[in-house]
Amino acid sequence: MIYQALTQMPLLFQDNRITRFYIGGKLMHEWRKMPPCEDSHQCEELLVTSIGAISKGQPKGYAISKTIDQQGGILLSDLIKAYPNEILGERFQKYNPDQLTMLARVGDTTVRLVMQCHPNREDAKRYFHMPMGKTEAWYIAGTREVEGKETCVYAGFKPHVTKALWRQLYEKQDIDAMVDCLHQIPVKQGQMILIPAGMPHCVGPGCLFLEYHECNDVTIRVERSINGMTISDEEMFYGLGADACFDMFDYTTYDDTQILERSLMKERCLEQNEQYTLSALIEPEQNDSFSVQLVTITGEYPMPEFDGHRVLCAVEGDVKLCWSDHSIPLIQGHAALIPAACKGVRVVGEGKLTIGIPTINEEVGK
Ligand SMILES: O=P(O)(O)OC[C@H]1O[C@@H](O)[C@@H](O)[C@@H](O)[C@@H]1O
Repeated sequence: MIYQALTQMPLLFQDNRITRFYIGGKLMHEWRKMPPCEDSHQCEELLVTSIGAISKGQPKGYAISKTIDQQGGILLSDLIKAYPNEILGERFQKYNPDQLTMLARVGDTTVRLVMQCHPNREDAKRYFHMPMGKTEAWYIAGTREVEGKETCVYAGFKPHVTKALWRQLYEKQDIDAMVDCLHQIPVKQGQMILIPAGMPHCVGPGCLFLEYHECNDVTIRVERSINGMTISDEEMFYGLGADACFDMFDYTTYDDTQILERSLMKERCLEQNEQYTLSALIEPEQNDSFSVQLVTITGEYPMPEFDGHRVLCAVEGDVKLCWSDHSIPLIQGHAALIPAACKGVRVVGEGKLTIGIPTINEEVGK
């Protein structure tokens, strides 16, 4: 039996670690205040997801979030099925039925990730029969020095790149030349990078990244091997073949200034008082999928009303989530889902919190 009461409280989730082609995890453990660990391929944590991960050898629905034991140890997908409007919000239930519109995860890497892109909505529908594409955004929650290199991410094609060149370099697996097709963007802790669906990208070594993204987990990969691992055709192209997958890249090119304007977000203060400072990291008009806010709390932050779900992450310090006469701690590096039916949440303590707010794009489905 699933209790309706769960729809009226902030939901916390059990640890949910998955394996990736990149290597890291040590910094993520420190950040999440978990027992120390060595870097390995167990380097990505799904914080809040109703779809789980696509992972070789794993069934559909693998790694869907489960509420903490204190909140019943229930699969988020089951909870949504039982109370779709209460968890998602009515408008969001109509928009992306039975699924969250916005998800969150965190990755920690000592190496460059595989060069990749994710489908936009049109391609997600056409090729995968999935309703949403995958625009994503990374909040750099921490960095570490790797072999003296500057911490960076790679995103967007440089002016010299064409579809023909990208494909040719892929056929030759000329990885250095492929990396040189992308802009290298130096990043620091606290910055936010937006990667619209279709844009080529990969996170660079030394980043601990909190990722907000649309409800999709398809990654088109264009490297046949990395970090001593072979990437199968299935893991690159999902049985679609290279032609269709190369069509999913967005071949817009950017000069050095344009890529920063498109992808490196500028924090803008929205509200400031003695208790908190609220700023926008991604504004609603900067993409049609979600916005992200950052709140620095020195007392209490009362969350405004919203008719949908929101995803919070404590990026610096531990805070307390309070509602009616209850409260629950939110530890640094952990996330919470605020269901649509959960009203009057106050965040109390000293720390920084990101707030992911999904957007409804009216054009979708027309
Ligand atoms: O290609 P691997 O190593 O599996 O990394 C895939 C990861 O890439 C990142 O850029 C994000 O898109 C993550 O959501 C994704 O899980």
